[in-house]
Amino acid sequence: MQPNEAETTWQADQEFVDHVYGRLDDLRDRYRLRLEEVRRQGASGTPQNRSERDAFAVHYEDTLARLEQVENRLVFGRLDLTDAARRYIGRIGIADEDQESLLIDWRAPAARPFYQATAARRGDVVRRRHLMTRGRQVTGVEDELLDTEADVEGLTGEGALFAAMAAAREGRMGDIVATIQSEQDEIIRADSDGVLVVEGGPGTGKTAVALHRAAYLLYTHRERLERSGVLVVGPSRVFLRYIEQVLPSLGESGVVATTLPDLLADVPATGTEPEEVAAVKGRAVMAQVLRHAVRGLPRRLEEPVLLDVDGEKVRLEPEDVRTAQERARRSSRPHNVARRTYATAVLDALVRRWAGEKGLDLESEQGWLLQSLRESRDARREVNLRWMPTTPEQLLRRLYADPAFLARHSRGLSPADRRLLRRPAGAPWTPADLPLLDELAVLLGRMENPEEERARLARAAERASAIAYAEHAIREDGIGGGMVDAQTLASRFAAPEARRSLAERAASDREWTYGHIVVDEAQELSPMAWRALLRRNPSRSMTLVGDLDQRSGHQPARSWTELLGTAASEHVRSAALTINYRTPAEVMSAAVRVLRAAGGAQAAPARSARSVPGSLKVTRVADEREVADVVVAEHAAMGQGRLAVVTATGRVAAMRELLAPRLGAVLEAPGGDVLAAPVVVLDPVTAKGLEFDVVVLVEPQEVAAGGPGDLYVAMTRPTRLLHVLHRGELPPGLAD
Ligand SMILES: Nc1ncnc2c1ncn2[C@@H]1O[C@H](COP(=O)(O)OP(=O)(O)OP(=O)(O)O)[C@@H](O)[C@H]1O
Repeated sequence: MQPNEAETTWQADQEFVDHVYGRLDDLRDRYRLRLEEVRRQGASGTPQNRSERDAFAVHYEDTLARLEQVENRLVFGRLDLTDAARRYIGRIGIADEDQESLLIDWRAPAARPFYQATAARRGDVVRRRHLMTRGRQVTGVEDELLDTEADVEGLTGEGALFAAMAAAREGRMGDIVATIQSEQDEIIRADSDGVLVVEGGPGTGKTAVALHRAAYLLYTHRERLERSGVLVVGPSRVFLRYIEQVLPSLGESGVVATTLPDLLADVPATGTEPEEVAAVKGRAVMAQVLRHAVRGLPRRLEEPVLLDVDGEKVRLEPEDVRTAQERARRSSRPHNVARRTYATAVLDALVRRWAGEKGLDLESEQGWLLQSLRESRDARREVNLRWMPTTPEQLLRRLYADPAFLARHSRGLSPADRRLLRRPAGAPWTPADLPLLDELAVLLGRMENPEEERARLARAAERASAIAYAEHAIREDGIGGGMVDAQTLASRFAAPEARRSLAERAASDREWTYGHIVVDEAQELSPMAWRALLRRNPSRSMTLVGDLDQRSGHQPARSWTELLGTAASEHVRSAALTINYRTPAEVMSAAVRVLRAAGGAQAAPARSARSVPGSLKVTRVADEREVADVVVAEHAAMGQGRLAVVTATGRVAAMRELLAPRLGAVLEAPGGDVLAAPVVVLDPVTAKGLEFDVVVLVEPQEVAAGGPGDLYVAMTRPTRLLHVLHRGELPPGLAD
């Protein structure tokens, strides 16, 4: 598309931009004032007044934060329409004093042609203008005229897009709101029902699209999602920090972001294990194994036993236990909760028999009979033994450590699978254990926990004493002046719910169910992990983005159904992204050759949006000194930007030591923030999802030891240059 030569100035745009920023400043001032006012009123008034004020304060704080975060590139687009009207498109919607729309939110239906209009499907748009700004100044514009019949296949806003692609990376992901491409826009605005799996090769914008979709859904379904929350699940804490600025820059700050282990874990998962073991633990059949193990927990009574109750003998029959267990099972409650039903039923049977044998009137005597049974150690032990409460940790440890117990419950697992699961009882938990513990938590339910009960009573007592203290203060010291009652005064000591945002409340509740869940790097999920996520999303509204070719390990999944389990197929629809905005074509084609030689490349690989001549270098090095020489030289040549040395996990520490004397402060400090330093050393798993201007890949064959997906990830991280260094053999596909 040709730029419009006639329009070379952007005076009118600058005036508009000034006007909108002025209005933004006004709005900020207004909210600041309101917030100050509410805070000044403090905690006086009735509890209702007070919680209303808290709610307002949270609302003002959120709105103010939102208005502060959209400063940068607030306005980035303009649509000129056939009726000579203009629409300016920006990060958020802004209206003037009379509530007339000034700036259109990029997510609003009226903004859609900015991303979708082409000459062939232009609707009422004649011109699309991209505005480049620095601070509050317009520094350039790029026009696309849609009133010609020109062929318009391809990218929109190429100038702005190529500038974004070529810009030096800053270690944090930015938003793409000004240059979203049409295939991305379709996915961002797709219907929120069901599970949408977005598949795409490296650099196709899967992460970017997933985050913009979260912002879009929050905008479109604000009421529902602000009550239930949106969860973003990422592959690592480093990755979450990498993306943490994207949603706030889109005016959305109330999203919970976490890794899967952090979402599921009550226990730390510090253990490691061979890939085959984790694979067995992740299989859908484990859900049956766990269910079976829980159902098998209650024990039968084989023979009648005589219980000593207050010096008398009371008979417990196998039938009493069996019937009580049956009743508890029929309640369909979790094991630990159903236990109470069972215990009540057994005691009931015992009381009846005892009363019958003694010839007592059941109705009038059952109170003390029951009490005596409860106090009898014998009765307590026999009753409890047949239905022991248990924790997820206890049960899973037993499954792993007791081969006979596992064998009893493991239909669907082969003897070899069972051997893989074996391990000593004291071994630390691994990430693959967490979905199993999570599943067990549901099957077992909460234990009757005397400690929790004590804590609850302590809290109640604390509150009662706070109220008593407040009453005393009001009476003796004359505070309050009729303005405040004891309850309200006491509430000042507590943290009322209204003061916490929904995101804070959701993040602190492991069982919170979210209105929408976004999963990035979803190719790393297992069927058991998938089940854990579904439990947190009863409305079945999810976006999964991933690339099966980037999966770690040697057990490739050929389809999403295979990856998530057949149960997933009924919920899932899919979409694809096809253009790689990160990796130069030269690097991408080498990466695909290597992947194909290793048996990968399930989907048609993504097409690179740009070619960068000289972006792939392969150098044979003689020793480590030469490795350091190359890294130092590439860093010096890079200018602005960031460089990653990617090497096998076992080599990371040694590589940092090798480079430290040569690079000094530009090298990330050990244990430091890998996103902050200009030069970092990473293993391929940590590199997942990240990107760098330059990547120096050391010994690719070793990197491939973790699976072909790891090498593919490592090769596709750079935006400008991939420099491969090797002493050993090169992998097939790269050697040519
Ligand atoms: N429409 C766009 N305009 C500008 N930049 C874009 C666009 N789409 C993607 N990008 C950029 O391309 C890069 C890759 O995007 P992103 O990380 O979302 O890809 P991905 O598919 O998740 O990659 P991978 O699977 O390799 O981790 C990012 O720098 C992103 O900002």
